Amino acid sequence: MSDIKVAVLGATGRMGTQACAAVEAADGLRLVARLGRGDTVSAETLAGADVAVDFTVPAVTEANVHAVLDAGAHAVVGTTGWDDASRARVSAHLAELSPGGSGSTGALGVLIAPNFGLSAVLAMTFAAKAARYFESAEVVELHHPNKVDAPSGTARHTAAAIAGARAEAGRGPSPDATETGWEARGADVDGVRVHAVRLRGLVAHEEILFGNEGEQLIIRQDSFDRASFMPGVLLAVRSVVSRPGLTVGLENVLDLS
Ligand SMILES: NC(=O)C1=CN([C@@H]2O[C@H](COP(=O)(O)OP(=O)(O)OC[C@H]3O[C@@H](n4cnc5c(N)ncnc54)[C@H](O)[C@@H]3O)[C@@H](O)[C@H]2O)C=CC1
Ligand SMILES: O=C(O)C1=N[C@H](C(=O)O)C[C@H](O)C1
Repeated sequence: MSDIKVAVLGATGRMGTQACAAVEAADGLRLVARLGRGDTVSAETLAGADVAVDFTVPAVTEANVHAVLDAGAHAVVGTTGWDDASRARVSAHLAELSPGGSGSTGALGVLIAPNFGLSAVLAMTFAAKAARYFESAEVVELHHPNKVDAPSGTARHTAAAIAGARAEAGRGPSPDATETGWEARGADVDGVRVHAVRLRGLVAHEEILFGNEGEQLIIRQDSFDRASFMPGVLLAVRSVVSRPGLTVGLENVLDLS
């Protein structure tokens, strides 16, 4: 079988640098393009890539994905900043390119993963399972101080999954008597409070707290090094070529959903 040709967008960034090195060291993958700020994304600059991996910034990631699809390549996206509307536009674009349906031969795939770390993917999965059993749920994400967005994409994905599980179980809002000082209670993501810490020395960490009368469950994951994301990135690249349509979350590839 021939190598999967890979382009990396945001190639000189913290994640892009590691992704390039991981692709170069991986069996069956071949790095064919490194794109950075100021480079146009086109069939020409992607240099025949089968898959483009995006680790750029929230402001440009959606446009990059549309350009990648127009160039005829699959996309693996780690960049944050996605919402229902941007995901729907990508789904519509995929449907336009493959009107025969998601099973069409050669149909393109886009895999957006808020977090490629196994510990984070498992933490989110466990949190979604636990959510229905607890009265209270809050999320704390902790990151390096160079991160430009808050709360993290991982925390948003976690909170949305918790909110979905609570709604399905018929649970109302977490009890909270706050009357003043709402600014100290974190962001509201689908009714779940999310707190963002930025601290020198940290990389990427998340704690999910659940409470009932007289008991507490804390699920915590830590990425101490960006190397922790690379097995997930490589898995996503290998998977997306045979996964037409839009997939959100590595848990789907790991069969954890
Ligand atoms: N899904 C996951 O597992 C992970 C996701 N991330 C996310 O990945 C993204 C990148 O994170 P880092 O590498 O830490 O950031 P970074 O700031 O180190 O790298 C971003 C790169 O994008 C480039 N860039 C900026 N504007 C661009 C444009 N218009 N076109 C092309 N490239 C452009 C920058 O020059 C820079 O090289 C963030 O959204 C972050 O939250 C980070 C770690 C893990
Ligand atoms: O910016 C980061 O560093 C990270 N971003 C992603 C996020 O926002 O969830 C993934 C991980 O937390 C690291």
